[in-house]
Amino acid sequence: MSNDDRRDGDHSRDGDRRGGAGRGRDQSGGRQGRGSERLGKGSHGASDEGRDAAGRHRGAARLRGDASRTNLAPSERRRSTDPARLVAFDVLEQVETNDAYANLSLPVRLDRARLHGRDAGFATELTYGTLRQQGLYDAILARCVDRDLRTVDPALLVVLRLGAHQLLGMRVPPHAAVSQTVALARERIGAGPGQLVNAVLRKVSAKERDEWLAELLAEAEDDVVRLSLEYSHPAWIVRALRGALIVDGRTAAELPDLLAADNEAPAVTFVARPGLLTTDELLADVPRGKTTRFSPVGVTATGVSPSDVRSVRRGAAGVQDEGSQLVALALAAAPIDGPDERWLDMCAGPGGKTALLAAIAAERGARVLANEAQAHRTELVRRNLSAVDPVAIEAVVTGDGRLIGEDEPASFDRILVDAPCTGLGALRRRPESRWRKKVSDLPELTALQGDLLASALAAVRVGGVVAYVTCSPHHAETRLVVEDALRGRDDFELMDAPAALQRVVATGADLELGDGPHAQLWPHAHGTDAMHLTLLRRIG
Ligand SMILES: C[S@@+](CC[C@H](N)C(=O)[O-])C[C@H]1O[C@@H](n2cnc3c(N)ncnc32)[C@H](O)[C@@H]1O
Repeated sequence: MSNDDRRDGDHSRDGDRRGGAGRGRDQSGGRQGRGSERLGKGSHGASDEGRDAAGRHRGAARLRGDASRTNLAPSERRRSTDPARLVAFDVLEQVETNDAYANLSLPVRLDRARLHGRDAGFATELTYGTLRQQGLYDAILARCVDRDLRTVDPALLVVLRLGAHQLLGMRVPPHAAVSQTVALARERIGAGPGQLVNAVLRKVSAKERDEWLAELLAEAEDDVVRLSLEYSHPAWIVRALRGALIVDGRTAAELPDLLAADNEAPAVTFVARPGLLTTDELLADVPRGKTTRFSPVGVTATGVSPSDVRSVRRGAAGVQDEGSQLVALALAAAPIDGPDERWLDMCAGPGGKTALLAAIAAERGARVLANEAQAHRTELVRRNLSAVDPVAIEAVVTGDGRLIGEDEPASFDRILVDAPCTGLGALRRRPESRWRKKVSDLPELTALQGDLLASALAAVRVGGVVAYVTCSPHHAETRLVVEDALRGRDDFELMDAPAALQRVVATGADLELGDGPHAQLWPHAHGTDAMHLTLLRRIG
């Protein structure tokens, strides 16, 4: 199953268990008072009054410079945990225990807590930063907790990771990081673990991140473990990415840059759907937008919410990684013999590439059939197509792509198989996925990928073209799937995918891809997700 859009259906459960943010605060008012008493002077009760330039939460009194002056005894002061930390905790706890997706859950909770600007930025960094660095933080926490981390209550572990990130990954002063995290534990878990959180975080704060890292690296048995600690990736992913670089004709020396790129927050990239919007119009519509380096229809920006972009709201533009734009453009531009009328998007949900293809199809008089296995994702495809001329859309259907080859043999001129995959090429966008994916997921995925590609090879007519695409560079999901599908066949030829991509890039840009026929984009080299593209033309 694809990992990129499981719906975050946790809200009612969450509400039942501990109430919404407001209810939680009311219910725990007494506990909060005791917390502030015990924590004493070093802590400051955060409110939603303000945050300083470093992202630290500041009450109005502190912003005025007279924070410590109050007539109330400590036991009478009402502590309330910083709402940004509560949001980060709630998201991470749902990711940990309920398989929620941070990129779906976070915006909902930010909205619900009415966090904007710096507070929203702080909550976002807390959430994504903690998730990305989880492997390193767990290795450090394992040295500070006197029992196996696997036996620690998941909510408590989330609290400890959040504290570790504030101490080691953000510029939050240690006293604030510790006291706020203790207060968070009290509010969300109860009074019990406060002392433990306090004691563990004080141990964590005794060393800087680099000191911890040096200590851990000194005991690491090999380079893979070292890189996995330093860049906080599971060891199997480090190995897989190293293998993928080498298979692509690159060198293992690039691996640290690739892993580092996974830990950077990517800018938002928008696509101007051809015929609906020009790139210049999109540029004018996206605050502080810049044209993308390679895609001729892309605009990128940081700190912009897609819902604030008018052309996104009306469907003429969408949010789409530049690599995804390029592979769809390459399929649409690949030379074919004969008619060019019927296109198939076999694994369409949520429909980013379908919308780009359909917009191009509308300009060319072609029609797209969009197929998706999961009904709720088929609905997302429909929404993505809302602005495209309906004449260019044959149908949007829910079905198993593996059956299309048998149902409609030799019927399509162009086919996109954007196969479900491990998503190892998009780790920077889905910070939890590196911890969730397992090497044991591969056999089932590669079998499905092979079946989908076989179906596409049956569904394309002679002279037509199939694009096999993954947002993973893993050798087993890319070249090996294609090799297996073509074994013993002479009715297909591999087209030069690097050349096909180079033909569609913006004027003057050079992708500098290796030799074909396969093409692999890389976050550290191209600033895109690690999209893989193989183009197969039916010749017999
Ligand atoms: C990588 S995503 C496609 C992304 C999409 N092309 C886009 O650009 O928005 C793969 C999709 O394949 C779907 N899928 C999984 N198994 C399938 C099957 N047997 N037939 C058709 N679609 C399938 C998944 O539900 C998922 O939506």
